[in-house]
Amino acid sequence: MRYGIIGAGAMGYRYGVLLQEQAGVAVDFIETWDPNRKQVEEQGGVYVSRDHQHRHLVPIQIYTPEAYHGHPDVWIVFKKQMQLDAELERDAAADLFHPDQYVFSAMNGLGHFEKIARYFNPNQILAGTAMIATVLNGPGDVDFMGPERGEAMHMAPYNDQAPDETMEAIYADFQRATLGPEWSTNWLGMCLTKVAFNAVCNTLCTMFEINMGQFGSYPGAAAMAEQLFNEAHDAAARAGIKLLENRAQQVQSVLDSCVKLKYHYPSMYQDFSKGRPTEVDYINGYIARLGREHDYPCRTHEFVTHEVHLAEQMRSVKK
Ligand SMILES: NC(=O)C1=CN([C@@H]2O[C@H](COP(=O)(O)OP(=O)(O)OC[C@H]3O[C@@H](n4cnc5c(N)ncnc54)[C@H](OP(=O)(O)O)[C@@H]3O)[C@@H](O)[C@H]2O)C=CC1
Ligand SMILES: CC(C)(CO)C(=O)C(=O)O
Repeated sequence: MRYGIIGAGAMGYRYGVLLQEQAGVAVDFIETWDPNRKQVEEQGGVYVSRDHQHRHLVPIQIYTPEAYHGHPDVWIVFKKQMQLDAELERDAAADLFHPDQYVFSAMNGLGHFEKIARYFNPNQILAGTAMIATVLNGPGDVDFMGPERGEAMHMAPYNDQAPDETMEAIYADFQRATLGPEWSTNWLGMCLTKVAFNAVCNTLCTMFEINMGQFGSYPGAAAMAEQLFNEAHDAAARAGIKLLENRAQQVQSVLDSCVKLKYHYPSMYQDFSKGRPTEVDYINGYIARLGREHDYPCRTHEFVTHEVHLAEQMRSVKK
């Protein structure tokens, strides 16, 4: 199958390069961020490292939406939540989307699948989550964090039905690409489980400008995680959403990830440290809203969402 990656950022490069190199499938990248696309064109590909080592150039094909005339079988979408509406609108205007195509996304947060479903048949959408840490050093330069074959991800049909033949073929390509896929049959529970995880790791590491190892080394890390997970799980239970892990498993998953990905600064930190807006409204903000809608105030998530916005705003006054 042929894949089209929408968003040649950290995760877009990770999926696209692994699919191209490990699974041996054709991959095209669509990028609206001009400096990134121009850098790739100039240097003849993207520089890829793993854990800061073995930096090498991987030739890739990259296009603006308007310059692309291919017809991939599957689109893989990796934009920041705030960028998605404008991206999909521009791609649709450039006539990139066709009724036979499938689409996969493992963006963090929630809210993206409703937007994607405006352009694709819901029976052809695959939801995903990725425990895959990646850093974009800058235009045309990406760092895959963590050991080879340490990648782990979940995927679920957006219609919560059994995967069809094309979805199984995508799964097989992801397996060959060493992305470590695992099926789930509950897309919303799967995504909310990852949202709850990111609401701890991404948010706390960002606020304190630390990496995951530094957060995990704090003796109170488990207690902080537990408080945030308790609220997320209480809100999910009231909304009738079944999560993939229980509270204790999620706390353990944070502690384990803080060891496995100890040098990783979560993607939210990467935005925060470069002066960009964060995805907090789609992560802690999503949980807070879910609680509000079900008459269960998630006081810590409400507060933490404000804290991140306050920190964002104060970047301009801090030396
Ligand atoms: N990175 C990770 O480890 C993981 C990320 N995710 C999720 O995947 C989705 C895509 O995230 P991700 O791939 O990390 O994000 P990207 O790497 O795509 O973010 C890059 C975007 O940031 C902006 N940018 C501007 N200047 C720079 C610069 N100097 N260096 C880097 N970026 C710059 C550009 O947008 P603009 O110019 O418009 O600001 C660019 O499109 C998100 O939902 C994220 O939460 C999920 C799992 C892991
Ligand atoms: C890598 C991981 C799983 C760590 O929180 C992530 O989702 C991110 O950095 O955004």
